[in-house]
Amino acid sequence: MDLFSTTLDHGNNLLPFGGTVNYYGKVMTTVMANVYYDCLLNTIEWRNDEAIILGKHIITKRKVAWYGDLPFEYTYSNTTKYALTWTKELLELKKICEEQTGETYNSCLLNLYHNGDEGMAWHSDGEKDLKKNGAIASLSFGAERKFGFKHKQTKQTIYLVLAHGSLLVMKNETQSNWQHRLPPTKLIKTPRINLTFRTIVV
Ligand SMILES: O=C(O)CCC(=O)C(=O)O
Ligand SMILES: [Fe+2]
Repeated sequence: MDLFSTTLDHGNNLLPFGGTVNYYGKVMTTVMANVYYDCLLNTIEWRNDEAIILGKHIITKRKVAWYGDLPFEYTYSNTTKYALTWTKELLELKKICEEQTGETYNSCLLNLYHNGDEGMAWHSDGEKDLKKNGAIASLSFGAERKFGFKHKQTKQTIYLVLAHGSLLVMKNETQSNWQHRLPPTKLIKTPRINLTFRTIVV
């Protein structure tokens, strides 16, 4: 038996219970990942994210963008955005995610973290306009960063590193039972781009 085969098997669920998270590792060559990274950095309509948290208007350092099949309205943290129409490269990346995961997606939220000072705090992606228990496919480009899961009740945590050109999928009850985060780190000085392909219910 090959002792190493299971570690490369994306069929392996990283969560012990209460959801499914599969890490596929790199789903494209480094050369392809470099091309997409440069292209996304330069062609996406990056905007600083705004939110109203406890009545305070916050503008994040991290930049975001929102694309989809239709100008979907997407509301979170009390702000509403309308999805832009897909670029050629986003459609190519959506296709890669759909082929790898056997699911379909109709929208994509993009995040640009300029360096390790920027991250994302513990949260679940359980917004009401997202398909309940729908798969969320996450592609990462640029700096390799740690990504964590924390169970809402037991507080059990699981960390992994998301590689350049890699795919991670969260599905089933993951968003109901687990939170996830991208911790800030002093060690990273270069940008990371993350794309999460999702299904919005209209
Ligand atoms: O940057 C990441 O890897 C995850 C981003 C995320 O959790 C989100 O956009 O909801
Ligand atoms: Fe998230």
